[in-house]
Amino acid sequence: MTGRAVRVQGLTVVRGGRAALHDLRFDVAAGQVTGLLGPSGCGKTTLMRTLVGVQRHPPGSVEVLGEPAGAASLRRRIGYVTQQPSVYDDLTVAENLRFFARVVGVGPDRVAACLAQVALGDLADRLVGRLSGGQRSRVSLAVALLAEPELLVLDEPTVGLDPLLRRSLWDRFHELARAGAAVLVSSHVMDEAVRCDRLLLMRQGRVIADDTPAGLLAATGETDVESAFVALVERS
Ligand SMILES: Nc1ncnc2c1ncn2[C@@H]1O[C@H](COP(=O)(O)OP(=O)(O)OP(=O)(O)O)[C@@H](O)[C@H]1O
Repeated sequence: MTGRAVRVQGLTVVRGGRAALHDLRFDVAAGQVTGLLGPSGCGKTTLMRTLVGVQRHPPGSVEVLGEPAGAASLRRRIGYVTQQPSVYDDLTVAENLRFFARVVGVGPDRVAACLAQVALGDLADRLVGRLSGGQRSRVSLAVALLAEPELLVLDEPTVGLDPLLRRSLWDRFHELARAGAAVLVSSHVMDEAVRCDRLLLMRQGRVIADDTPAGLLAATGETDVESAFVALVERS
């Protein structure tokens, strides 16, 4: 661990007239993979949007890499992969990467490196419109890696992937964390918890646990994270 990447203090966000996040308080460490886990609609995407600066929030409630969330200087320091891949269907994989490399101001050498990181080198010349959903998501991930972000925010990056690919992506996340990045990965699949260094469990806009996987199981006396989640909800 190499310090704190995110500090959230008293974060409440209202969406559609209802509080989507309630008075959240937690830190995210650099050099770790933090899992943001919780059922659909619990606020994971809203929280991620806030961290990357596209969601209105109370001033002073979120600090990212030492700056207020949304500061212009953070743009190149954060990689964000949404659930909907934001790449061009009518360009090849490599053309997309070369385009975004120019946008973020990095050299073409980063293109091959990022494609290799997400195991897409073999598909470099394929049109993105002809890829599967999982492959397209990996193109988005490669784009997010171009500028070597210090904070990588990934919204459900492993949904629908085959188990081997999912495992290799988790290995990549850990490699990035070992290199010093803070990696925040959301999932509604509790099984993914064991792959994280640290967990933030969310329910109904609140963080109900902030612990290591082992610490969470010890605190609840359960043997798996899904049962621990249920135990926490029943206790509260
Ligand atoms: N554009 C929007 N306008 C109004 N309310 C919204 C909007 N987007 C999300 N919400 C509400 O905010 C709450 C949190 O939604 P959010 O998308 O953050 O959840 P999530 O945990 O990411 O869900 P999922 O796992 O399904 O993506 C939900 O109650 C949702 O209905």
